Amino acid sequence: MAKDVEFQDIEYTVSVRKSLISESRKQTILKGVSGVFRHGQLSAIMGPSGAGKSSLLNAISGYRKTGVQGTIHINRKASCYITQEDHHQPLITVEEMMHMACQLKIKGKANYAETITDVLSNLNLNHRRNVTADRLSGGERKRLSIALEMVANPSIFFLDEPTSGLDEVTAAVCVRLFRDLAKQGRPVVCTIHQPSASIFALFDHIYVIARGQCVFQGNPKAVVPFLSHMQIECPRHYNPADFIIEICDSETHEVIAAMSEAMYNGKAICAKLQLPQGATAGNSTSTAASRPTEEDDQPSSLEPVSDFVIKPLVTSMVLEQARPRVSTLVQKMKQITRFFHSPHAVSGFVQFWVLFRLMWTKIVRNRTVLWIQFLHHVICAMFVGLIFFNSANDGARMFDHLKFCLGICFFFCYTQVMVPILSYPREVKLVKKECFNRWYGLFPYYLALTLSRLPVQVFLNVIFSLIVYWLAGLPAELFRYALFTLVGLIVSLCAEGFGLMIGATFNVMNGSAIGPLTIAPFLGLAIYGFDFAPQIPVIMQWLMRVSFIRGGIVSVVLVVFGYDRQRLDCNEMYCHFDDPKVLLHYVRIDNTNLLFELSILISMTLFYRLLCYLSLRRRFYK
Ligand SMILES: Nc1ncnc2c1ncn2[C@@H]1O[C@H](COP(=O)(O)OP(=O)(O)OP(=O)(O)O)[C@@H](O)[C@H]1O
Repeated sequence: MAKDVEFQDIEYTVSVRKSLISESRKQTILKGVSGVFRHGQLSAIMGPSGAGKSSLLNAISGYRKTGVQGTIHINRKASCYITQEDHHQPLITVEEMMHMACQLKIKGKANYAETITDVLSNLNLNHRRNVTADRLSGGERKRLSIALEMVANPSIFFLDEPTSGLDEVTAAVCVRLFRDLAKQGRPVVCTIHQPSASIFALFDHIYVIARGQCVFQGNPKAVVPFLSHMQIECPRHYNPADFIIEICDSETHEVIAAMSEAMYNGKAICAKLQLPQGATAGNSTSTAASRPTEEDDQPSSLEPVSDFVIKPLVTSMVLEQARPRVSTLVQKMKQITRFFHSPHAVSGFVQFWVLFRLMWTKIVRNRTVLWIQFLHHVICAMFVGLIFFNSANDGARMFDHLKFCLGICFFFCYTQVMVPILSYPREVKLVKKECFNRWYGLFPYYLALTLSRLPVQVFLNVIFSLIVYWLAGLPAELFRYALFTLVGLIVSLCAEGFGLMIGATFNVMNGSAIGPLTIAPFLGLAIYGFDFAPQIPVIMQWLMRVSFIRGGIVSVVLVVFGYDRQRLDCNEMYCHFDDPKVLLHYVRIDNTNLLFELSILISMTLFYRLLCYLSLRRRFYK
């Protein structure tokens, strides 16, 4: 497998629409760019803002697949991608994170402690091993991102804007570290916006992109002569990196097109001229098909080279075109075997178990959130309980009984829907990165996520139901209390699934608007027609089924008034609803059975969770 990253004629197209009603149109972000990033070299993708740097990095690393066309040669299984923002597990120390990375990324038994110490020492993080990620500095966080990937010794590093937000000195330290990683024999490719002269000099290879086209590729020292060849003179003592970016940003479309044409849109490379013996120096372009000598192992300064040559790239892709094509049957077989071959180092069960323990540790350590949740449940339970204090046995207060059942379902619904909408989008970014870097599969992660939250949810439900049940004065029957708690739990899980689905699909801002907006019709359907149940049209009856809150309310009413509930007390002359069966008949749920209602609620819970899973899949693998 080739160690270099080679790409040819990459096009990246997105659909954009100006407004909700306007037709979408295609926008081409990358316009057929080609290039190569060699192993042993630190390469930078540079360009003005919006030029397409991140798009190119995402396309060649496979981080983005939809809309990308062209040929890419890369050993993706051994590559890793480090995102611009360093997303790390909260409340987990550096050492614990490293341990988790080892458990997930190293096949078979290994001495994790030795590996962790080795990697942390190399990255100068050993002294921070007992600190959580949120207490690390920007540079340390970046080094931790690298350390976590280093345990599996990846053969390619992709880094998106690794120096953004770092001061000059820290950025230089990081870039030197990337250079060391490259010198170990792998390609290290990063996007960088506008490096200082000293940082620019540390790169072995730069790839400049403007308006989706490659306008320069080669040794940083060849930038000034190349621009001069294009009749653009870089002022003396001016940082060539700044200069070429300014040119790309300000020049007309024709100049960019001319530069891109000179570079054959990335199919050529600017290299130091290897003069044949006796030949004279001077700027020249060559079409020789020999391997370019773009490498300059120690670029210590940015003194421009006096002679350079634009040479066509010789890549394995070009060479491969001469080879006989592999039969389509063989290619299909390869695709099928690839499908069944897991890209992960450990089994799905080990992934699940490691993730489950990690998530459980995070839940237990987050004491503040645990206390807030506990107090929230206790205070709300007291509140609801005191409003309906000792009223559960009063045969004259039929509407109060319905409001009690409604209130409980609304509590579970709002509590469980909003929390994931506000907290989950942050986690999605971290999980996307870890899934992409083959730490674990989406399914084990999702299973661990669902099960790890369950114990706390059950505990809080039991507490809430106990207080409410007791204060309202419902019959002291264990069976009824257990069913009451079970219904509450299922409504909670359904609401949480709904919240997770929104949290997995939208960012916090959109989610916090869409969440209440989508839950409102469910609330409307939940309270519709309790006072005129016999007149509800059939179509509305079907629509009401869609609302899980309605399902929850019906289930609670069945638990509270069904199951041979004794006649309620009547302190007035006549109580129409002192017989619970009359109430059940009045709201037309006397023919429904709890098992049926619960199975619909459970199906909805599974449905929302499936949608959440599919939404994550779409986001992670598109
Ligand atoms: N999914 C998308 N939908 C619409 N436009 C997009 C999409 N992805 C990228 N673009 C547009 O493509 C252009 C290039 O984006 P990209 O993020 O690659 O730029 P960049 O060079 O990395 O910029 P910066 O340095 O500011 O991060 C931008 O104008 C951006 O708005």
